[in-house]
Amino acid sequence: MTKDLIIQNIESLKSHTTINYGIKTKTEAFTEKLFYTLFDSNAPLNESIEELKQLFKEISVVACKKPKGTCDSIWEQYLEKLPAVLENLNRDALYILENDPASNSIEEVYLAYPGFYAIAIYRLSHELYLLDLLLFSRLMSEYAHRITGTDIHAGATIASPFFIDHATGIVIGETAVIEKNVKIYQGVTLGALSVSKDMKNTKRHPTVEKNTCIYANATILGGETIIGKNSIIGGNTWVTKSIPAKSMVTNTTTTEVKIKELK
Ligand SMILES: CC(=O)OC[C@H](N)C(=O)O
Repeated sequence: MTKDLIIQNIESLKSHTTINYGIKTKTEAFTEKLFYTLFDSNAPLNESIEELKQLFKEISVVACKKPKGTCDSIWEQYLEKLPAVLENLNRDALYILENDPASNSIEEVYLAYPGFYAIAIYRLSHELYLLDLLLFSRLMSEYAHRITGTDIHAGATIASPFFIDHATGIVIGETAVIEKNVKIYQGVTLGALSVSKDMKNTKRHPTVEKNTCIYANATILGGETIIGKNSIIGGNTWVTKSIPAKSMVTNTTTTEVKIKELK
């Protein structure tokens, strides 16, 4: 096959989409700039906000699926939400500091906690989701997923304060609801019990009520599953049914220890 023919084939196979990868790199730049603007004490707010506005407009031109012109004022709507988001994030950071014996200062939480980064980008992308900028919100949350290994869908509803420790391998689905004062550890899944396309727009992921702690690698599934308030879900548990308030759920699998015989 000649090079020209190969190019022709590739072109025809690509012709069913209009993907613009620029939107991905722009969203990544926007996310970094937004985090810096909100948390770095030296960030020049006025200038930074102007730069964010420019990037936001470039991204939303491509990401907006609404009729032409409807997305023009969306930046102003997003900007208005930022003080409240920041208030929630400051509460999250304090909660992390107060609950993690390994943390030494609030600066450490803002600068070095992947769980804090994941929650921050979730809260910032959730506002895009609520404004119906679905691709923009997905690109932002996937950026945080890539950096932290924590996959929080921008559609999830998560109250503040919320604490994720170690932030690796966590999955929180689109319709999950998490009330305030919840702590989760690495590997926790709040997922769907089964997956099929016709379940779009239905509640597929669990609700976790307030003051609950979910330890490492617990898997909690199903839209009707409610973890009652003040519960503790132990590590490596598998939960597909609702749990009453004040429950302690443990995995009773035992681990055998044998002493190796020397040969
Ligand atoms: C987190 C999870 O269960 O994902 C499964 C599927 N993507 C859904 O949203 O239902």
